[in-house]
Amino acid sequence: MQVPAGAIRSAVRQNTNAFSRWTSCQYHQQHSFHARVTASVTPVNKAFMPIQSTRWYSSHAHKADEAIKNTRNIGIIAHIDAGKTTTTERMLHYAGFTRRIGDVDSGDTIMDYMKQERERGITITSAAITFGWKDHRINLIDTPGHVDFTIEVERSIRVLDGAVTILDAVAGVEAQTETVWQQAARQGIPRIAFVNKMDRAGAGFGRTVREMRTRLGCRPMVVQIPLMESLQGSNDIQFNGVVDVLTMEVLRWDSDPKGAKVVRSPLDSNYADQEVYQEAVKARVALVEQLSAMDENIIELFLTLEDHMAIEAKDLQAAIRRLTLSSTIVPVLCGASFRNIGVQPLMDSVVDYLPSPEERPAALGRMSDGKVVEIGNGGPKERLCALAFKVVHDARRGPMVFVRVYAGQLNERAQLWNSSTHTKERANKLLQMYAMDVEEIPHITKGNIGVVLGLKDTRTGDTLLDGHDPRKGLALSGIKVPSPVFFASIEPMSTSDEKPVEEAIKALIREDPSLGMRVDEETGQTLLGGMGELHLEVAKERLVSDFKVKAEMGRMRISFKETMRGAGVVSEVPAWEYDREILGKRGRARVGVTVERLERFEDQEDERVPESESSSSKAEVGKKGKKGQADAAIHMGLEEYDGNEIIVSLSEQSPSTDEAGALAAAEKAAATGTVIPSGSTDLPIPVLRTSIKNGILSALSRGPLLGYAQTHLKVRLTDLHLYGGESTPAAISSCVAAAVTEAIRLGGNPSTGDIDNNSVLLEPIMDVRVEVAEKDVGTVIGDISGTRRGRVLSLGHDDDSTAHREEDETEFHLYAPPDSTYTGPGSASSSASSSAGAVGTMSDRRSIRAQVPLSSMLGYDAALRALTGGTGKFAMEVIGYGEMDFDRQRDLIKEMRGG
Ligand SMILES: Nc1nc2c(ncn2[C@@H]2O[C@H](COP(=O)(O)OP(=O)(O)OP(=O)(O)O)[C@@H](O)[C@H]2O)c(=O)[nH]1
Repeated sequence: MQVPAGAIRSAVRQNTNAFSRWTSCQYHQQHSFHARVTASVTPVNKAFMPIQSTRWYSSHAHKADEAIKNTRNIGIIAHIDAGKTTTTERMLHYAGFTRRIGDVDSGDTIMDYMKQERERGITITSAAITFGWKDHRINLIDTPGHVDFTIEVERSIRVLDGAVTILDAVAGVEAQTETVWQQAARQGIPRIAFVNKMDRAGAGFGRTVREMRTRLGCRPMVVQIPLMESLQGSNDIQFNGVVDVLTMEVLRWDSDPKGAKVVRSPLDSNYADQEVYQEAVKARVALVEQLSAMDENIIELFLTLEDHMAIEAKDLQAAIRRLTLSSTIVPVLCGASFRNIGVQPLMDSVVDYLPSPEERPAALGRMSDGKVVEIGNGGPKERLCALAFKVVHDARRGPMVFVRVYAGQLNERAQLWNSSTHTKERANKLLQMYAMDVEEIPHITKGNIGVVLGLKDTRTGDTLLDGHDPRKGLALSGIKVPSPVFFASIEPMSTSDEKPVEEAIKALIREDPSLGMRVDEETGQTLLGGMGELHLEVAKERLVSDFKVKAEMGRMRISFKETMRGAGVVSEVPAWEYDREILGKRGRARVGVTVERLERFEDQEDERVPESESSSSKAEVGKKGKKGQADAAIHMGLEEYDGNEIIVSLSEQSPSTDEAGALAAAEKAAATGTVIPSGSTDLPIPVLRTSIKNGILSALSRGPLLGYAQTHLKVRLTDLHLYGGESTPAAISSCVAAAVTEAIRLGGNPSTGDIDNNSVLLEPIMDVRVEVAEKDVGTVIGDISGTRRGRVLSLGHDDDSTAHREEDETEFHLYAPPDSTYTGPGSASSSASSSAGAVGTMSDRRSIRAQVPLSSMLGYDAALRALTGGTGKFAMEVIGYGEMDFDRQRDLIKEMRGG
């Protein structure tokens, strides 16, 4: 999503309550990098002109076979201010893609350059940039990290093959790091870690490694240790470089002001600083021990050589690669990007430890009959299959669709089939995005990422196939779109503005499907839904500034949901007769339905088929496990919509005329839960199915309490009787909608049919991670579980992760070097300022995890600051919907219904 600087500024200005302030600063984190990798088609600022011919495509076109093996699709995930931009600027510079290094603090990064471009309306925001490193093509994919923009995080993580996690050595593992880390972990993305800002007072490499173990739950493997040296003629200590534990070398950057030159020197027993040497030996021994416990090759080498120091670096590296690819370990490096220390080895590690697209499990796709298939394993003849992971509206070029190709090749001017929208498309032009350059390319090969111009209807999350592919319904497991948790009315300024406003909202939703639009039936107002206050503010700002429409936005409200009261309750309407005149024509139908309240706390991830489930064994696909169940479910006609399950299983066979045949068919249908339509109709089964589904969705779109969408319901068609030509699709839909509405009204208490008792409101529940000093734990927990109606799930501490401690004592021997820190000039003040932003002293930090209703989290930023003297931090994301208690529901209904 391209977000104008003005939009951010204005949104931040307008959001004056505390909750908004929190989202604003997080928003900045997400989009600053995003904008900083923005690229232009017409680079004018010579400072950022490429210093060499860095157009990867043209220089490597002849090496197509090598390309996939030498490709890395990676993202950088980090907490705000960890140094994502600073590190990226160096990567682009060292790769030869920018003439000089931009400085975040003096505001001359690529981002700032683009601001001028933006004003001239020719900006292209890049969701991925390509650069070369050591004969590898690195596609760096923007990974924003804010809860308001969940879909943005989801869409980027969906196409990553590996990730670099940047941690601030002073702050350690932070709340937002945990959130994004878990998102990557859920998708089985291999990760490496870079502990940045080692030059700062209070930096703790060893402490951060231990926190990775306890708070992120991974096995951090130290492959570098910081080189802390005394300043000449004093006892002060300074971060000067790193020690490579694999090669046993000292790496320094001080021979060149821009850090472009890495000077390596051997580290052996003759090294002047024996402390450094001794610690490096300890690190090497630990590394070999750790690897021996997990890798057969290393154990064999160790048994043969019987010396930790004798195993060659290349063997260790190969073992680390194997274990990283399987997400068994996380290699940890360190540096100070701002001081130009450590970035090149990090880039080497991307190549050395993170997977090429070929080394990832095959992506999974679903055929129209529900069968799950692997994509990309079919050899060179396999047809095109690509995922659109980002759509950017560009003023000059129209929609730019960022795609990742999973199979086959996407060619310029190719006819495409969008199997998600069932529309034909044409790829007019293909582009490769570089830091400050764009190259037109003839094709995007398998495993690669590029931009397609000319697509008219493609949205984020859609699957693109070859236009002649017979597999018309094949879709990659898409990007799960969360339902909006906030909404506000959008009022066009005049009637002539209505149409343009609607069109502009549709264009926005195409870019960002986590925005939603619906019309309130009672008021006729257009409601825009989004993931947070800032999300909606920015959307509104974009409507005005980018799409030039005239509209006002109303007050923002939390979007609740509705469902039947009582988990497991089943309500049945066995025969609902519909007989009405529609536009002078009689419409008739009769249906039977059941509605069951599902016993679940909606899991935002539940529709996704994880890539990790994609076994390398093809034989297993579709046979067992979740995928097998999914197959079976789809054959039964089950589909999921917004936390609901819908079962419309219609028999293809026409009703038997002889009695015995009809009885046998009915028995079989009953056993399989299939409905055989009775009566007569000319409508084909797919039309009947669609009409029924539309009826169910229409009933579920509006609940009986306050008109919120319904969720957690399983709706099943149990009977269908048709009256020839009078049973039109519209009549069938209306009949089904009325039957479902009635079943919900009756709920678990059909004798009363009392909606306010039979239905219940659900509210968004947040997964909240709070980080506080030990002394504040009691107060903060009391506040969460009392005032905020939250449920505390865990209280973490560096020392209390028993599960890991047990494993550390047996299988995985965690190694983390002791911490010494910069103590040179200015360190006292730096120390004070560094810990001001942190939470108490590093050793007494506690991390609280809780589930709290979103409505109780409004203004939490200010409240937490007040409770903790400004030191507490938190991050949160929506995890589902939970039932509201009876009193709150009554009060809310009273308020909303006007007393
Ligand atoms: N001392 C020191 N400061 C650093 C280092 N790396 C980054 N910084 C500073 O940390 C601050 C944040 O750096 P950014 O690169 O903007 O971090 P980011 O993660 O991109 O931050 P957002 O874009 O705000 O999310 C800036 O003031 C940088 O100059 C480092 O290695 N050492």
